[in-house]
Amino acid sequence: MRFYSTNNLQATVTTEEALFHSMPVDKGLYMPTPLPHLGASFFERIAGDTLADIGYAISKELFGAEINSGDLEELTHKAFPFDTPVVDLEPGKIGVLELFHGPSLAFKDVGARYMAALMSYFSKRNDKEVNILVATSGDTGGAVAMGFHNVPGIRVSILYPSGRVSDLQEKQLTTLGGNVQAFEVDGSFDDCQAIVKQAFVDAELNATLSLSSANSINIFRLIPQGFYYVRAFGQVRKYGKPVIFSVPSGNFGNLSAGVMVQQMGLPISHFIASTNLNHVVPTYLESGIYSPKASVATISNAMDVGNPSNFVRLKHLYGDDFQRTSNNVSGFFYDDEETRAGMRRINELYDYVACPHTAIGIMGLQAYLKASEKDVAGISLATAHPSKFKPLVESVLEKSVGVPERLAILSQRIKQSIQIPADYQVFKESLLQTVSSH
Ligand SMILES: N[C@@H](CCOP(=O)(O)O)C(=O)O
Repeated sequence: MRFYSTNNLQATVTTEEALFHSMPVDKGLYMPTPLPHLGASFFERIAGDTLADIGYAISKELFGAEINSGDLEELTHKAFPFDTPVVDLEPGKIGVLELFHGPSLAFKDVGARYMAALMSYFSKRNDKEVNILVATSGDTGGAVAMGFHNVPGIRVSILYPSGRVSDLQEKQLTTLGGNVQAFEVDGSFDDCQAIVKQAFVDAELNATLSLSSANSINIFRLIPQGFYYVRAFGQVRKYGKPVIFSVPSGNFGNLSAGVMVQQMGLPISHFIASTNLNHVVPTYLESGIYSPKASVATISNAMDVGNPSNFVRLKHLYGDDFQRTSNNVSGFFYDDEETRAGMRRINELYDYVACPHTAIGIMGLQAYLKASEKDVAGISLATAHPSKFKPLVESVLEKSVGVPERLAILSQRIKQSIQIPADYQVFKESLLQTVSSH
């Protein structure tokens, strides 16, 4: 398999180059070419398997020519020792795909752990330290920190917007130490992402450090995210209805992953992009006009993205055809008051505790089902465990939320971060200093 840049379809690179260089110097994003069409029967055959086996079967089709199958089997099983179950809220109509059973209690574990396993595999051949840069609005940072913690030959630098992630999310980013360093940026997630993207095209910095991304900038974060759509399909096909997914969306990597696996042949009949007041994509789906904006802070902070990185990938997947895009994806968005009300309603109706992002996904699905009157099996992606937003969820639902042990122990730990303004030069100097002091 090879990868082209969304800014230059002709110049393709290998799997290893796309994995480690993450972002082409022409500032595009990598896309697989050709995206293999494996067909519905392939997915029907594997959909009943475990997440790890599904990951292995798809990986073999994609990378079997470059990585031998024994190694691929080992790395997919190492990446996915957990499941992604569908919990029925209304059987055959509304299910919740719980993606938070991994180490950091967020869906990002799937992509981060697969990438970490793939990088470890390839870096056995290299002796240069890889510096991973990550921008986070809440969940990616924690998953990457845990996925790469103490992985030999890798250093991780996480940039996050000061005061705009939950307390427990911040602890996940700032307390591991070792090869993980947090940079607390006085700005928004979009500022953090812009700094990271500038670093990837800074020739001087790239001559000194071997930089890589673990954001959805890196196509290898998205490819494994397709695996859980297959796992979910396998759990609801018994209803014999068309399957649709509602995807809580910030940077639109999760939705792009779903569309990729749909185009590979997984029978998904529709997507719903559900988000908060940062609604540039739902607005595009209504109007055909894409107009990125400065992000606004909301209670569903992981979706506070004003210029979603993966919009360009969606355009490529749909051949830049607005009609085709809007036929396949519907958009819904909610403000904080509506989100709080939705969290309460979901709890009353289904006795289910949803984090604000997950609630927005379910609300988008409910709204679509009502408007379209379609008889489909709807699955909404649950992106994070509600305890990551404990104070908020408890105050909205007026009930206590249990915190899994692996998260609870973090609250005792001391935060360590380097505070910087939203300024690329300051970050660059600070990064170089940090790396040279190790
Ligand atoms: N919502 C994300 C923002 C970064 O998105 P990514 O998919 O590009 O890593 C977060 O929680 O950090």
